[in-house]
Formats: sequence, C-alpha cells, structure tokens
Amino acid sequence: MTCRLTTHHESGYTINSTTTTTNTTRPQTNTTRPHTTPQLQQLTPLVLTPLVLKLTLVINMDSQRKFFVIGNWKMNVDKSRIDSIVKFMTAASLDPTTEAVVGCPSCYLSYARQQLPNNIGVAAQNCYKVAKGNFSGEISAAMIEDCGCEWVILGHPERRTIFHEPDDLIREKVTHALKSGLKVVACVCETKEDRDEGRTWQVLEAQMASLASSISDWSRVVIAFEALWASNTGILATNNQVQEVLSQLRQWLRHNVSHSVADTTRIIYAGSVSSDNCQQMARLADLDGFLVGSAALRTDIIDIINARGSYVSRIVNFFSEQERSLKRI
Ligand SMILES: O=C[C@H](O)COP(=O)(O)O
Repeated sequence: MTCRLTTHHESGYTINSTTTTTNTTRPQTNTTRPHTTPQLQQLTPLVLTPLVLKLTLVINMDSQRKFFVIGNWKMNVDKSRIDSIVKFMTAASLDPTTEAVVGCPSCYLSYARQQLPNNIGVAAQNCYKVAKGNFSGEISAAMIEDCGCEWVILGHPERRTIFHEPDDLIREKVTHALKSGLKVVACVCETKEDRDEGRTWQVLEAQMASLASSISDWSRVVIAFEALWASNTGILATNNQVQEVLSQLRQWLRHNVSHSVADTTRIIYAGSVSSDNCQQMARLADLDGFLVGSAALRTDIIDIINARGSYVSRIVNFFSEQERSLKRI
C-alpha cells in the first residue's frame, strides 16, 4: 500500500509524506475493534508502526524561489563595525537554504567582500547608469564587479524619496546593471501618504511597469517592496497588509510579464523586520525574504536569515512529535 499525503502550507512549502508498506492482506480477525472506521483500523499499532518507521518527509522548499535575505548596512558602518558584524555572522549557523547578502557602502565593498565567507553575498547600495565617464561621486556596475561583488540595490526607497530619483533613472540603472552582469535588488515602495490616500497600488504599479520595461533577465532580479511608513517609525505592517501587497505584485508579474516570471521571481519585504516579527512573516505565501535595515547591524540578522528554516524545523518537529505519539498508542 502506498499512501501519499500532501499538505500545502501558506508559506509556499509543500510537505509530502510518502509511506510504503507491503501489499499483504491481513486476515480479518475478531480482535478488530467493532466501532473503528476502516481508516482507524489502518491506524492500529501493528500497521502503524511499520508505516511510521518508513515515513519519509520530503520538504519541497518551493525550490523555484530560494529564500533571500539582504541586510542593508546603509551609511551605518565603518571597518570596525564591519569586523564585528562579520564576526557574529561567520560564527552563526546560517540556514543554507537562504541566500544571504549584505548591502555595503561603496568604499567598503572590497573590504567586506574579503572579510565575508563566500556563502554571504555583497551588494552595492546604488550605481550609475553607464560604465564610465565624468560623473563625479558615482560608481559603475563594472566597479562593483571589480570589487568582487555581484549584487546591487537599485531604486532603494531612500534613493527615491531623499535623493528624488525618478522611475526613469532607476529603469536606466537597472538596464545597465543587468547588462553589465550584476544581479539587482530592484525596490518599489509606498509612503504613508500613498497608503492614507488609498493610492498604494497605483504608485506601485507605476514603479513596477517602469522596472519591468528594463528587465530582460528576471532570474537575476529580486523585487523588494518597502512600506516606508513602517520603517523606523514605530509602526509595524501587519502580516495581512504585507501579504496583500506582495500578492498584488506577483499577480502583476503574472498578468504583465509571464506566469513563469511570477512563479520564479523572489519578492521580499522591507520595513522594520526584526527577530520579533520575521518568523511570522516568513510564513506568508508570497513572501520570499527580507530587505533588512537597522536589524542588519545587530545579531537579529541571524534570526532573520534563519526565519524560514525555523518555520520548517517547527513543522518537521511537529511531525516527529506526531510520530512519537503514534508509537506510544
Ligand atoms: O534597506 C532597508 C530598508 O530601508 C528597511 O530598513 P529597516 O529595516 O531599518 O526598516
């Protein structure tokens, strides 16, 4: 007998439990309890024990979208702070099923790359739209690669709001970065005014349309949505608010790019993500990771990198406990 149980969780995980027993028919005897259903009869210890012993849990970690966490240091580090962050990140046990990256100021890109192990990527926090020229104060995609880094964050909400970068400029930067071979964390965001005035989706849709027109290879792009009103304001976005936007972003990709891009593109959330809220959010169906600011400077980043793994561990532990209980019947 082969029994396949599939549970699809809101996180996007699928747990397949496959059990196999021999096909021998057990003779009916009077020892069968009269009030048990056929299903319960199957669960008698004699049958159950071999079943449970042969239980294999196959965790399909939605292999299409590897969990992605980027800790953005912004302008808050120097070499000594980088050293201390590197120390606690390298000492920790990081979930290998999460892709972990740090966002580093341009002057420390080489330094951070040299200090960090290869399982932690390094991203620049911005770059310009051309390879070289007279653009004082800017850096190019080629320079980022020359520093040994493979990621760049573009259209960060602070670039959009403080430095007034328009959609067109961000689009040109994304086009150039991808053409140069970098991978891009492309950000979209909403402000408090956008939300209060009910134009969240209108604003995000315009940003997405502009970005999408610049993206030729979606496999090298992660979309980051930031609720600016929930970043360092003391207000936290609820899980429902986050899931609602992420789901709309995925639907937008489905309708305007392709089903395959919608299914495979990672969409991550930013806005005061910390040790306290990351595990709850890691369960959201359309959430594939986090863009983290202030918590990336603290050991919180370890919990955040491990947030989805911890959720899976809890599910595995749950099944193990069930197995132990059934053995005790
Ligand atoms: O780059 C990170 C985002 O701006 C979020 O920052 P935060 O986690 O401090 O709110």
